[in-house]
Amino acid sequence: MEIRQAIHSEHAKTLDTQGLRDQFLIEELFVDNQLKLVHSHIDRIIIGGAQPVEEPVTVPAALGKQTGTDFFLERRELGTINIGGPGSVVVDGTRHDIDTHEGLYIGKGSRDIQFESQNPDKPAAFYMACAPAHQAHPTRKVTLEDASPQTLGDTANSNRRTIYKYLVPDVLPTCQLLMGMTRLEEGSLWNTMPCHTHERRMEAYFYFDMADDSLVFHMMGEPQETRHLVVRNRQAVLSPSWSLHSGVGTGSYTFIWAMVGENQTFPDMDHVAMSDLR
Ligand SMILES: O=C(O)C(=O)C[C@H](O)C(=O)CO
Ligand SMILES: [Zn+2]
Repeated sequence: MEIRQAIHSEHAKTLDTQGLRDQFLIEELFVDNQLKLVHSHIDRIIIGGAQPVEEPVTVPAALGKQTGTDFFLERRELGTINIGGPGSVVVDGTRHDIDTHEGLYIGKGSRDIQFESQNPDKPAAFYMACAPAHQAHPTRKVTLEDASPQTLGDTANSNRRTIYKYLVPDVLPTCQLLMGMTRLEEGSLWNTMPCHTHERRMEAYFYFDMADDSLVFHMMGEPQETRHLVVRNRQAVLSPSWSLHSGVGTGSYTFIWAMVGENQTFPDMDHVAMSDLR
């Protein structure tokens, strides 16, 4: 499991392109038949990917060593959304069939977790976010229909999009993890502009369903010290609570957001006026 240290905003503003990428960008999350995990000291979120092709991908018991527990989810909860073909997640012997764009919440205390694809020619790809947890909430599948949708923006501003909230208190209880997927309408390329920070939560954005030669300019930094990252298909960005997070694509894309921190109040955002951005 790769470890990323937390970073001060004063340090971040001194970094060059490579420095910013090393700190904030997660470039590779999906490798055939492997589990990839990146542990960030920013609110101890773990971002991961599992792409079972010919064989299942199992969460090894030994991962508990890295969290100082007997097993990985002894004191953690995990959310996953499948961005590939139809797949399944087997949690302590119970199989959950998870189709494309369906999600699964896996509660604290779950021991044996295995990711599978139903068809190796169209492998499942499970993007995941995992956070410390204090209470065991039930493991539950969440479909796109369950996820509470919110459509906002408009075509005149190239930002018409629908936010599907999979893991939010209105849908199911979690300890702190919030997770969802935002789909842009055809021709809309901007997400989350006007932008915001949220001092009380960090966030990770994961961009996917992008053409190979397409990219997203992901905006980050303090509102008066903006920087950008060039992000490609299936890459993720860590956004500390002091950083805005917003992006514009050169082509179509979808993204998954995940947040952890003080509260689970989705609208609790520190909105940044367009006139205040630098
Ligand atoms: O398109 C958007 O706007 C979003 O998806 C915003 C994220 O959900 C977010 O940043 C929540 O804090
Ligand atoms: Zn946000």
